[in-house]
Amino acid sequence: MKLQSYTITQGRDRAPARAQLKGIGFTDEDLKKPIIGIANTWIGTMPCNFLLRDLAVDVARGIREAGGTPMEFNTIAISDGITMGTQGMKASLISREVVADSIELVTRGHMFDGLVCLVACDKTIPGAALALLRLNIPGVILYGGSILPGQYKGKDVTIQEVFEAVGANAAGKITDQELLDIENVASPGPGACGGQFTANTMATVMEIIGLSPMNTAMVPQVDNRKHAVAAYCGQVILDAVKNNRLPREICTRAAFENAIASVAATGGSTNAVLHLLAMAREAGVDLVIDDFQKVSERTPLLLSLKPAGQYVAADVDKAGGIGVVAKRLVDGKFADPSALTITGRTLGEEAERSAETPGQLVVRALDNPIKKSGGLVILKGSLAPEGCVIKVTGIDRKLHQGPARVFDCEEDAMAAVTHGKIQHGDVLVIRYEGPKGGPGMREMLGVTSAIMGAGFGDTVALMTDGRFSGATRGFMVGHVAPEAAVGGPIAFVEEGDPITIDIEHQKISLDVDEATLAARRAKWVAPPPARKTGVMAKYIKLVSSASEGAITSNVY
Ligand SMILES: CC(C)(O)[C@@H](O)C(=O)O
Repeated sequence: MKLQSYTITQGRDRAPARAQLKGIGFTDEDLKKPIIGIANTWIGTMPCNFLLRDLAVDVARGIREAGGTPMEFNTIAISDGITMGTQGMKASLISREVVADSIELVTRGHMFDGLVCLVACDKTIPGAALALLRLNIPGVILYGGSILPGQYKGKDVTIQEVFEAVGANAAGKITDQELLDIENVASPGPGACGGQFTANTMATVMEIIGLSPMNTAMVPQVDNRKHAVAAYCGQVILDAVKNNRLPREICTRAAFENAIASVAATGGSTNAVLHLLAMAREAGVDLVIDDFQKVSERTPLLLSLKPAGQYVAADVDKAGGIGVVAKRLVDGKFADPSALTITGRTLGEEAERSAETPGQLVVRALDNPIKKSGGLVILKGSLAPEGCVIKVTGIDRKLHQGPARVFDCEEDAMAAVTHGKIQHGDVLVIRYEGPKGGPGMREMLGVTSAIMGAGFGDTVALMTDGRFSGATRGFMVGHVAPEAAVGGPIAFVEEGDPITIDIEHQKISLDVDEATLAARRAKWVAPPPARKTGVMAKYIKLVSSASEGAITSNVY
């Protein structure tokens, strides 16, 4: 096997490179083997990625045992949970690009033969996938695993309950002590947020699309089995390198549709729309936002996971893992079983090998779905000509008509909700929070939770050119495109304008006559960029529309 790493490790001219590598303990024998980069998103600022340093040791052991040479390097992570509701959240989506770019750069520089990407918090997962698809060298995504749920008054709680408790406290429904009690128990240790929020949604996606070995992701981060899972990923990558199994062969159109089906069936995060569109762009697969509507419509909702349901990732693990979801999708013909995965087995074969725990209640039988169609609906119309997304899991309303309450940033909307300034029936419009406008499409979990916590969940709607957390629930429409900062129709909404959001007909409209709108459009002036230097300025310049996945890499 002629290895790409030989360019850097073999022959006379590479003596200086070998000298340096020998200085850190590598031997001639090591350098003849496939060199596998371990891209680690460990960071000591959040629970999600906290134990990844330990897991990297197991991955390295697995790589050595399988006949390879591991080389570990770091990249970054930004916590959504910790930055939520602040200006810090603007760094979150931008970090996806930095994770992808940094993995790409180290791998191109050091010419690894394969990669294991150790990920956990939301953006690190698609960030790693974008890098693998760009590089198109064998690669495994290893999800560090979810947190265990906390316990409050005999019930499982996650970070979602803390966010909603803030809203309930602001509305005078719970005391400061109760809020503190929930805060103190919600995160009982390391691991990514527990519900089918963005991290667990994207971890599900990675198994179904085939970049993570089946039944590795849902093992919780603190579970001892995770060490064996990590070592196993070392074996998988060596096998993938030997067989030259490439990300773009795995991530085909069929695999993307399978992944969308898994998001629909599990009630996953709306962020999956953004990340899968971005991944498809890197994979050269022609996937458009309407494909999410088609796949979600034909896929049943089979799992009752938080935020709208009752279970968490640790329960999916106990039920048998994502392999059980794969089994349902394949059995019901909602997924293509012939799609290849990183192990060399097809999705159908992986589903077949998965052991469902007898009597488990988490993944419903095909004849007993929660809903006949999946969790995501794509809306289009005069307010969002390029589309926008709503998660319908757990909402019963199909139509909302109401007056616009317009906010030019998240903070203003939050203040209105927490100071009793919204009315039943309102449509909160939060704009200039899009990819370019924010920049960085902040997640609005603070506001959406405050709405739920204050008891407006059944009566108000919200729409934004920003994003939502996977923990957001309620009548919340995100990713409205084109965004306000580029002069999308959302920029022309005025206080009190009637808005219609019609889920059944997948429509979102601003019910104002064309002449009035034309006059508003004519006097609209684009706001100056929020940042003129640094990473955010570069991002503002390069980032594409949310309907294209908000990517920065296809600049030519
Ligand atoms: C739950 C969090 C922190 O909001 C985030 O992880 C997400 O799901 O988007």
